[in-house]
Amino acid sequence: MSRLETRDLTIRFGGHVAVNAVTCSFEPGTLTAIVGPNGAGKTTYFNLISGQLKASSGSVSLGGRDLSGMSASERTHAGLGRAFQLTNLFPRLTVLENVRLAVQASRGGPHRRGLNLWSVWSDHRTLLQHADEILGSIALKDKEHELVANLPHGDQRKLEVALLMALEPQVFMFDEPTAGMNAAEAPVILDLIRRLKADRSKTILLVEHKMDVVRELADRIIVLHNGSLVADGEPAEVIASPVVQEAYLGLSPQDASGGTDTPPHPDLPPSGGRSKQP
Ligand SMILES: Nc1ncnc2c1ncn2[C@@H]1O[C@H](COP(=O)(O)OP(=O)(O)OP(=O)(O)O)[C@@H](O)[C@H]1O
Repeated sequence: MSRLETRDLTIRFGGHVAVNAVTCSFEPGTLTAIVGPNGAGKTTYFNLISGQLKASSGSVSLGGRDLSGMSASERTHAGLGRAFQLTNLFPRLTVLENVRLAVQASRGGPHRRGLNLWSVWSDHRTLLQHADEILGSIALKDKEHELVANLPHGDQRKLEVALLMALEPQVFMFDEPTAGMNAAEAPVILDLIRRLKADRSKTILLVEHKMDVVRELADRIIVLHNGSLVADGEPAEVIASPVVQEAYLGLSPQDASGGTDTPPHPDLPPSGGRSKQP
């Protein structure tokens, strides 16, 4: 089983320490929610794990293998899968073509085994079948022949998750997976995450502001504040902790029992559509 670990993971932007010596390990079969106020360092921590940002110091390892010197794409090959907000899609291809390419990328094409017409045909059929299954699970089967560029935003976000599933990573990283989705779209993504959770071999990390989602999905919560890990434990225990509610989540005790989002950061636009890329 492959444990994901960060040790003393740190990044400085000039004089600002955005992630400060975070040591934490994540076990397969566990969904860990990473929460904290706006600007706490959650996305930066994700970027350091997935390799979008290079750490100032510290390390990231998966199954004992040090990933610290690897690029983001090398980490993807090593088993880290991160859903990006629409940056991985090919807008001029159809939905099915996008998923088929992702399945193909994860399994390798016929060139791996030399050119043999039967194997090319059989590979093609298997790829399509698998792509079809994935599209079914994400409720996009009826749109498989549509160009991605023509899909509504919510469907594009679902497709992002489909591509991530096609890669079959050991670690799934979701950064606000339902941001910008409407009430009908969000449950499809949440249901998928629930199903991924049922596969006890997968490690899932979720950055999420919606506390009702965290409460329902998380096996464990870690809290970042000013780049440091300030709480780590069972959801009920962490959420109930007064110091976390008041100082770190900005919640009143009433919010903590009622499924309210954490308050938006004054620097952020009022709703969805934030770019999380470094
Ligand atoms: N590329 C960068 N250059 C300089 N500062 C950065 C950079 N990326 C992040 N920061 C700073 O690091 C801190 C942590 O930002 P980060 O986006 O990780 O917080 P967050 O917890 O994900 O916030 P939110 O909940 O608003 O998404 C912030 O002060 C942010 O301004």
